[in-house]
Amino acid sequence: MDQFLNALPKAELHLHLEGSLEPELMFALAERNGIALAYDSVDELRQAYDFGNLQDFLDLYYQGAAVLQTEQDFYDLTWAYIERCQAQNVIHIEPFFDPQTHTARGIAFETVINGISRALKDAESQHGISTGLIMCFLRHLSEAEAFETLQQATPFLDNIIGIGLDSSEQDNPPAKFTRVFAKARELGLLTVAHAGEEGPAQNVIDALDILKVDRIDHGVRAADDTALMERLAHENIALTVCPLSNTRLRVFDDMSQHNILQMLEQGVKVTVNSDDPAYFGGYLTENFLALEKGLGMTHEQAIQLARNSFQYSFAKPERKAALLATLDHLTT
Ligand SMILES: Nc1ncnc2[nH]cnc12
Ligand SMILES: [Zn+2]
Repeated sequence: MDQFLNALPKAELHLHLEGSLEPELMFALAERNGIALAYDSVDELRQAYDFGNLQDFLDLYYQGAAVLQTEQDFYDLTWAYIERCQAQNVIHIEPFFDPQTHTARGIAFETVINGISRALKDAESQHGISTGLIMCFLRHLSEAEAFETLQQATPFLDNIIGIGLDSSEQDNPPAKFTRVFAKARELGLLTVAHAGEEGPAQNVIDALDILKVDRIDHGVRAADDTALMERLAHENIALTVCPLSNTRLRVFDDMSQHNILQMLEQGVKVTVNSDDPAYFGGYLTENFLALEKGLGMTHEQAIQLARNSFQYSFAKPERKAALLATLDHLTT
């Protein structure tokens, strides 16, 4: 383990809580809740984590989430992730959750959000990790279903800083959710969207111009469009890039092909994130390590990536200043 990268203070801005469900916890929750899994052992399950594309992964990810039933399950899931953050000096997090994955199975919205929110509160009080929760809509579902989910969230708006858009990008362009994003912005929520992961650069443009998002999740396909790259750099639009996810889902054949450092050098405000660490082979430090190993990332580049994670977080100004100050001794 590279001590420098692990000790580097950093924020995580793109992490699906359901994607942090480790096989061991999945089996424990299945047993606690009397649920039969399609796999006999943790090893057998891990062996199934060999994905040809995003949809292959999503099929297993939604299946795995079925073990989450009670408020305590959602607490335990979130707390396990927070302990990883504590171990890797991740001091600010803005995790995603997918309520529709659970409400579609008959789990109450409040069960999900109460368990997650209690763990995030404990992260702040016990570990000093600042947090902001982002609620994602599943883009393979309808606009009407997204509106229904936003309605369910209204009593809990104090627990949510923003909304996002995830799941299958192919055939589900940003425009499908124009009105629900407008409504969320009216409610004072910040907005992000997965775009340009498997889908074209045009999805990044549409997420910015139609959904008016504050940040782009993934966005690596923006590199296909030179004008867009210039725009991202000049308008300080951050991308939450997920290196291990991109290689595991075959967006890039190999880490040596990944474009994150090229984008960094071109002035695009990229950040490093783990996306679904239980499925893709590592948390935040492992993603930084993969960039060092596969792309020769320097310490200066790592510090800049960590600085971007604080600068383009949704932390309040005072907290953001404190987060950025943790890097001061590394740059002087
Ligand atoms: N990488 C990803 N892309 C789209 N939807 C997701 N849900 C969880 N991980 C995702
Ligand atoms: Zn994601």
